Amino acid sequence: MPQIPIALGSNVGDRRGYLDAALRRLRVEPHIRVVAVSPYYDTPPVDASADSQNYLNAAALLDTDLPPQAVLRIFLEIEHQLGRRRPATARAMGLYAPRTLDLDLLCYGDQIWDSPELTLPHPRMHERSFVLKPLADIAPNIVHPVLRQTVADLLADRPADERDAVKMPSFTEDSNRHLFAGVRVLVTGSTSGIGRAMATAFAERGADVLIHGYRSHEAAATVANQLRAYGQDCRAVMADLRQPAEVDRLAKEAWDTLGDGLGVLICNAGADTLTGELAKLSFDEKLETLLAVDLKATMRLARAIGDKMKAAGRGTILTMGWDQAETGMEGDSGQLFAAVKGAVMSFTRSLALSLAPQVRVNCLAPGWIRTAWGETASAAWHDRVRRETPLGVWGLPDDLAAAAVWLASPGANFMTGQTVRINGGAVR
Ligand SMILES: Nc1ncnc2c1ncn2[C@@H]1O[C@H](COP(=O)(O)OP(=O)(O)OP(=O)(O)O)[C@@H](O)[C@H]1O
Ligand SMILES: Nc1nc2c(c(=O)[nH]1)N=C(CO)CN2
Repeated sequence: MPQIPIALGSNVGDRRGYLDAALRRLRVEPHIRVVAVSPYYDTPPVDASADSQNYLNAAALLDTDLPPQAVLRIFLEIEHQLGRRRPATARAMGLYAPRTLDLDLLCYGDQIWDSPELTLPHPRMHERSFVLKPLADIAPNIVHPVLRQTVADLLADRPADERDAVKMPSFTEDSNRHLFAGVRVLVTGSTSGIGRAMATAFAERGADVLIHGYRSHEAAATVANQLRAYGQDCRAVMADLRQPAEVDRLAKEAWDTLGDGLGVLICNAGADTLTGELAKLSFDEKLETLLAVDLKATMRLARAIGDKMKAAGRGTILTMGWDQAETGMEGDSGQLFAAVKGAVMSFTRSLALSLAPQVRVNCLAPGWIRTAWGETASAAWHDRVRRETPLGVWGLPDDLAAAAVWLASPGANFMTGQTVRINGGAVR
């Protein structure tokens, strides 16, 4: 069975995310094995319509017992699931429109084939440095079935300036600014505190962000407005997460509001039973509220959006646990949070298994973080926090945001089902 070279390209939004997602999708196809993947290259658009950005291109080698027509059908399905639409206008002018994902079958052994659906070898592979250069990294000796030249030789025949223009992307400070370009993010409970810090961190890095609030539309709209300063689409949505119907509406609205789907969901919202009105509730009332907001709403929202992400072939979800859920803390609050957040942490592990491999699900378990409660805590509490935190300081909302950014980024591509403690080093 010959190894089948394919080409991948993306020049819209989160290009790396689309290529990663396409490869993940191919890896779960029962009749396909992904044998090798080239590095990703940044390439200037060729024969492209005027609105085209640079592409990210890669090549891969597949091993399969499927006929080429069946492989192509899978490619078209993956392209469609990952948001590829085919506008008639650019193509009519002989130009290629921007696309979230392009998957091309380059050769299938020595087969030569020409039908309206499939041409083999791909008719333009030999004249595209953006195809030949990545392919030469993993299969320089594959022979073009018509031209009878190897990939390495075909690449050597391309003009030097065209070859040189196919470059590794540079990961400079500035690329951070675009880490989440084209990615749509919903952060629940993001009008203040940790949620707001997370929403800001994603907007700073190029994401479109949906701010969720439940009491004050004005507060949510204000945060969304501030985040628009980063240049993307940021909006506010309201939902009372104690009501299952509201959670369902949020799931639907969030999926549709910023465009087609969500790349990142952060279930951050939690009932604050330590300060304000809710602090006056009885133990039982607090338990009901925490169960409704922190646990049930997280489960309902993450399951609804998670299913859609899985069907779309990509996405990542973060939930919020609590570091002392595992180690224990005395008192009513300790019991309440341990029960509720412990359940969130356990749920996260099972959801991660349910949604793998398309969707990664992880949990952030904060320790003592200086949020609203920290601001009002007594001097004795401050002492205790310092004593119990090996790093000797409170954590800040930005510390959680930095961890969320990393967990949602391609840097954490091999992380799922984990609870990450962000707690200044407390280990017992
Ligand atoms: N070897 C091939 N690989 C992928 N698609 C092919 C191949 N041969 C023919 N096709 C057909 O071409 C169509 C792909 O059109 P598409 O809009 O993706 O072209 P393109 O990606 O814009 O151009 P190019 O194929 O030059 O990269 C598909 O409908 C598919 O049936
Ligand atoms: N750099 C680059 N240019 C292109 C590409 C591509 O993948 N990379 N694909 C095209 C049509 O599929 C047209 N132009």
